[in-house]
Amino acid sequence: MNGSAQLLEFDDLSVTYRTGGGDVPAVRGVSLSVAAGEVVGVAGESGCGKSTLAATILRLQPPSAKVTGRVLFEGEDVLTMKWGALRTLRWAGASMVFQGALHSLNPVQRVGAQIAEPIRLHEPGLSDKTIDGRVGELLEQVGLPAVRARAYPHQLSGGQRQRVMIAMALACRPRLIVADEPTTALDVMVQAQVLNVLKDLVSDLDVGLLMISHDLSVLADLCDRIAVMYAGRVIEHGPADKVFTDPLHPYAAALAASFPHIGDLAARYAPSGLPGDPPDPTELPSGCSFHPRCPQRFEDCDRVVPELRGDDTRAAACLLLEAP
Ligand SMILES: Nc1ncnc2c1ncn2[C@@H]1O[C@H](COP(=O)(O)OP(=O)(O)OP(=O)(O)O)[C@@H](O)[C@H]1O
Repeated sequence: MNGSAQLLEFDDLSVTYRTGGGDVPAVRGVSLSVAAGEVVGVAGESGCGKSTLAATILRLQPPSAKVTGRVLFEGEDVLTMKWGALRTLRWAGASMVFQGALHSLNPVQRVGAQIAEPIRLHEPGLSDKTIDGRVGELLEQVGLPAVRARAYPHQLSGGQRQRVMIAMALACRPRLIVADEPTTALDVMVQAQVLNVLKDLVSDLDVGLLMISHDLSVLADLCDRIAVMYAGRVIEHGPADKVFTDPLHPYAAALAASFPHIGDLAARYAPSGLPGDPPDPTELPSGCSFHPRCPQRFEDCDRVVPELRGDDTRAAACLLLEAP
């Protein structure tokens, strides 16, 4: 998915953690892009490499991670960027919203002061009054009254805290927001409210959003395009509605069936689960990594690694799609 006007591009990115127990290949040859103002989702079960992929955007991977390939932000490789450029990229170019705002916010500082911090850092010339005004606007943008700036994190609900995290991510007017499971810790109603805030913001402010979630139905609602990861690789990508309602890869199909659409009540109460567990990255199955769990596997699947075949619009990596 390479193009010239991309905001973000992962180009054949691989990340391997070096540990005492051996190498852990967390991300394997991922190529994926986000255009300006576009909303792209990355789906997959726990351990498939989603957070590792996201961390590389701001070069937040730990020193034990060996990274190959490129992560281009507006054409410049984040992995080789000088420190000054990286500091500008963080917050002002791209910013992150993580899950579990309670742990990310400082419990003894008012939330307004925390939202103001990146603004002070990136625009040191601004007066306190201007910054306070900006903080109030940011809170209102995420649906909180400006006076909540004076609250401490424990005085806010989980959903309100997550909105504060989104306000903070917007503080320096980034072109890209990376949201890693931003609603996972919230109950379903609050989850829907926070997702609506995100949805409105990306269309109003025209920022790009890379949204990471294990729940394909959440991504289907929010995203233009979705990439599905399994064992560190992208195994399918395409328009969000197509990947969710008409998946090509048996894993994407199983994932879609595990998270039926919120309106599909019958399926919601009887979701067809995905049997088995994702593989240990240190002991990946031969051939297609998904073959031991795949209901449609055939004799070639345990010896041939399927390539991602298709085009920029739609592609999948499955031998079924290669069969004559
Ligand atoms: N610092 C690390 N050192 C060694 N292995 C790691 C490290 N961080 C992650 N891993 C391993 O890399 C693989 C990918 O992890 P990652 O957190 O990127 O997946 P994920 O899809 O985001 O999962 P989750 O949704 O549970 O966070 C996993 O097998 C994980 O155990």
